[in-house]
Amino acid sequence: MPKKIHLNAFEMNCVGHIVHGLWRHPDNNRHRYTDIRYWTELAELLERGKFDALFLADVVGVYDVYKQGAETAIREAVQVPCNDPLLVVPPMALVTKHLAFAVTFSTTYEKPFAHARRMSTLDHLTQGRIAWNVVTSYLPSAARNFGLEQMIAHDERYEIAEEYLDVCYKLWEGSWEDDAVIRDVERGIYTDPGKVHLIRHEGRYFNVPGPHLSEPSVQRTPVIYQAGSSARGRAFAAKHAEAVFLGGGSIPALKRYADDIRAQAAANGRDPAHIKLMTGLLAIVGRTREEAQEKLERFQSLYSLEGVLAHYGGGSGYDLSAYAPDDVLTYAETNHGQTAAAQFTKESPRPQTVREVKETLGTLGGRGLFVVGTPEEVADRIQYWVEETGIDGFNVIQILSPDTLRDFIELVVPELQRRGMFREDYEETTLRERLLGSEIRRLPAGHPGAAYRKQTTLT
Ligand SMILES: Cc1cc2nc3c(=O)[nH]c(=O)nc-3n(C[C@H](O)[C@H](O)[C@H](O)COP(=O)(O)O)c2cc1C
Repeated sequence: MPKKIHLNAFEMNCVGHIVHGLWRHPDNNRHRYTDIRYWTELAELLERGKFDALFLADVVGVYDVYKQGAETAIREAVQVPCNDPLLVVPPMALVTKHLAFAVTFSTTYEKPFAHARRMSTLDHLTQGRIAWNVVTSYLPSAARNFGLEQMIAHDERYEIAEEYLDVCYKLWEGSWEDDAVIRDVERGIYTDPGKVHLIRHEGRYFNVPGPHLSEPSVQRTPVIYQAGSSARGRAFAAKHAEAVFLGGGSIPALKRYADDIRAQAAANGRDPAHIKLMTGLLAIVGRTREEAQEKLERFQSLYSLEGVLAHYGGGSGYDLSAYAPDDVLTYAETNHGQTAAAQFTKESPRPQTVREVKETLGTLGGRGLFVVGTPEEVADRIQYWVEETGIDGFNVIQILSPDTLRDFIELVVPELQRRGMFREDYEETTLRERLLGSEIRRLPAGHPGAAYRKQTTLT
């Protein structure tokens, strides 16, 4: 029996997320992202499709590496305009009962105390259906927006993230005891002060005495996602992540990253099965192969290489407008995203010229797992990729919103269900149980955050 997989819809609170140029397609509704109903309709569609979650990416700066400015990104709507991913969750939670939400938030710029409360608030409002995709950011413009001259060094961003999570774990797990709130009308005691603890965190980057301001939520700690597949990113994932959004794009890279993270997790004393590994999937499905091919040709005709180069420039740090076509692209530590910087350089089986990289980037599906075909053909590739890499699921990328996900749900999900590869219906109630197994509502033993339960001392 093939492995049951997890499916997230991969989205962003913006017009141009990944498939740049397709905002021009008449059937694309992405420009409705500012309408609350756009999000509630998407959530209802995903719940009908029994998806695990809606995964929302985010950045806090503009892509201004390509051609040394933000003009291309702004003209092409490359993740600008872009709104806050956390604020669209409550209305979607209201119209759904099972769909979960993974929101991206960077540990590099905003303080942990306020973020911990935001995530507790969302865990309460969604009744345990929230995850936090921990990123450290990769845009120099983001650093400048938060008062820095330049980006903090890549690995130091992960050092900050380590302490950031420590503070959040102490607030979520070690501040309020489960029975702190008693609402005793007779004695006039809402919460027992002896059961609410300071966390007294004093560290290199943060000093937070506490206590947490939120009472315990269903999961306490939101499910911890992580996206960043550099060596430092994988070490971070092996320690903290319960789910990882792997980059890399090729089967060998995905398999190597997956094996490495699981091995490191075991070395950290964690159960490797408590980390679910996902990657991006771009699927164009038709009722017939001809229909799928027609869609591909139409989409390719609108796909914007300029938009993709602006996106790639921010992610990798490489401004390909500054190279001659026959220059060989070589790996350079850029401080941006090292996964993106490595993809066509040190992860490539052979040296590639800038002309070749541009051809790949300019071809729809050139950067990751990509399939065009009938529902059976798409399901065949999904099954093959899972068997070849050992990953646990996919972040399904939208080309047209919501048509891409509607096609996937109407045509591919039934085929996956028929093969026993995907749930027929929801079973669990919290996202952590859905990913790690029923009864695991809170961080499992072996996770570093679990160590903070009730270890804080009251002054
Ligand atoms: C698949 C994938 C998705 C990512 N999504 C985001 C994102 O939405 N926002 C963000 O700031 N960084 C994102 N990143 C980048 C990293 O999370 C992180 O910000 C930083 O660049 C370190 O990445 P690295 O470990 O690949 O060097 C993503 C990285 C990968 C591999």
